[in-house]
Amino acid sequence: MSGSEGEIGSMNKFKKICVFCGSNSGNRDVFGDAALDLGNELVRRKIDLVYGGGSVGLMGLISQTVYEGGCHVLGVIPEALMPLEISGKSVGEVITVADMHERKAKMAQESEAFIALPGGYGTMEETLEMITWAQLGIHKKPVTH
Ligand SMILES: C/C(=C\CNc1ncnc2c1ncn2[C@@H]1O[C@H](COP(=O)(O)O)[C@@H](O)[C@H]1O)CO
Repeated sequence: MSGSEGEIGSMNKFKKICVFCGSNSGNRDVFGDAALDLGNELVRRKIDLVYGGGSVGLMGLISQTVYEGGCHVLGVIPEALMPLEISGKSVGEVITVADMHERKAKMAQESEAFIALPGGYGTMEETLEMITWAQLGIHKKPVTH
């Protein structure tokens, strides 16, 4: 990936970070722990969260952590995915978009850097797209994990 520990270390310069992560919690506690740790770190540094808008899995964990810590949470979700990825109440501001492409474009536009947490194919796809957009010069924002 195009990120590094150095970029994480200088995370203070960012006000809004987009986090890509699983719509499931995975089968090991370490995945949930990573979402909680990053959520708490964003709160400690007063950094707002941009994410996929789901209330399930690691997406639900990190969004709740950041929201309850008092930072702004922006979720971006295609309307068709809402029944699948929102169960119960989601937190913060939720923007609905037409499709996956618009979702990624909006998440990219709204954030200053990208962090990938554990996840499945969706997380990999989103993260790789941000890396390839950086490679093509579409944005100049760091992508790390
Ligand atoms: C379906 C399309 C493109 C390719 N697929 C995806 N593109 C972007 N985001 C996706 C895709 N498939 C799933 N996602 C989302 O990733 C999040 C995490 O999913 P995971 O599999 O649990 O890691 C989740 O919000 C998915 O909606 C059409 O262009």
